[in-house]
Amino acid sequence: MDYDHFFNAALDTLHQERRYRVFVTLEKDAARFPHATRQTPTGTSDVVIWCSNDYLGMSMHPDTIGAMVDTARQMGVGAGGTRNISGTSGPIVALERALADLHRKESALVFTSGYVSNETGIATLAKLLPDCLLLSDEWNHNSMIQGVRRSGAEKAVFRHNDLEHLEDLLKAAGRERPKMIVFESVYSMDGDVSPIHAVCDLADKYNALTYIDEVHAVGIYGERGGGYSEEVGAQDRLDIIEATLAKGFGCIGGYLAAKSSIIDAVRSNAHGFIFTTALPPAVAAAAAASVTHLMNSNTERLAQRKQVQRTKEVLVKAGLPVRKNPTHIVPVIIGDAERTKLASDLLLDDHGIYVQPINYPTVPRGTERLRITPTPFHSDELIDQLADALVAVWGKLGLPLHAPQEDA
Ligand SMILES: Cc1ncc(COP(=O)(O)O)c(C=O)c1O
Repeated sequence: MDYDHFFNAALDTLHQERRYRVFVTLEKDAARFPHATRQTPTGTSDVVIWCSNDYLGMSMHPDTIGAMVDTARQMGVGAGGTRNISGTSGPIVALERALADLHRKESALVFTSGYVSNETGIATLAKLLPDCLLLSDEWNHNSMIQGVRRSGAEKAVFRHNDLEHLEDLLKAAGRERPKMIVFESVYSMDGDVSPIHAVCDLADKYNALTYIDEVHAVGIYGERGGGYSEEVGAQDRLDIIEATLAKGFGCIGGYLAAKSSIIDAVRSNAHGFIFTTALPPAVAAAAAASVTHLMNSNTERLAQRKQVQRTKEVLVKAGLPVRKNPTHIVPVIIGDAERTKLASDLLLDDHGIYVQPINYPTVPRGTERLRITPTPFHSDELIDQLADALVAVWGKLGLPLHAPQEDA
């Protein structure tokens, strides 16, 4: 059989649908972020990164680097086993304690990524609840969708942030049936937020568990970086908080925080927790240093907030189609895959600015975009350069600029 034929056909489809992934290869220098060097076919060139999810630059913080290096010297670079079989290290246990404290929950459980924590966490929780109905926001991340699918439980997808629709589905299921509402706090592509208190009100009314993904919010929102639920005072109302150590905290790994009975049940049942090597102690130590720093200091949060606000203002004033939201994510909508890719290429090649194009299926067709993420390290000068470059690209591609606006 000609197996190559199948792979080549798949590649043709990816090219046709503009879903073929081309990676930008970066050499980063922690001291120079967001400046980096890009490898090109003919050599290297300088770029400014505008699409990193290391939102606060914590991957380069002296506390995180120091904790990682010191711990690696002492404990090595690998965990050496699964959590059950010699992989539970002091730094992981300390990290779990810090995360439970961060979210004011009894316990936390660390996984190898946020993706894994969602996929295995949701699947395991739903399997533990007989005849569970999972109520899932239509814009939930792929890791949650996969968790819902793998659970084998019945699912009911509600329209994005639509409380009436959610209530209809809850009502139809009745109070007695086990139910879990699965949703996010900050939705990463539009940067909009969910009505957490209102969802919790419905959960109370219809006797449902709440599971929230705070991946794009931890470290960034709340007085101690506990996420959007801390920002709006809803941490205590949520049953399970899931998040990542890889974005605001700048490391790698994911976790669940909840009451001890829930965490204990997941720990002994979740395949994605049991059958894989644990996070290395050095990574856990770095993550704990990052969490602890952001629990005690507002420096990075405030600096990021200021630069996000300025970026939004400058881009809106330049007439660029920025989608409004209350968060740190700055979506600039183009609306078709071809021109979004071209805009990204022109920014990179002509202006040394790296913003990855976001196309279908990550966002719905017709809303293809550039997703810009300012950090505390993007200076006023870099923001002005970004706006000038975007306006030049918009001109080159014949994309419409709005009349200059004052508000962002
Ligand atoms: C909403 C959401 N949840 C979960 C994840 C997965 O997190 P991680 O990157 O730690 O695997 C992502 C990743 O981008 C995400 O956007």
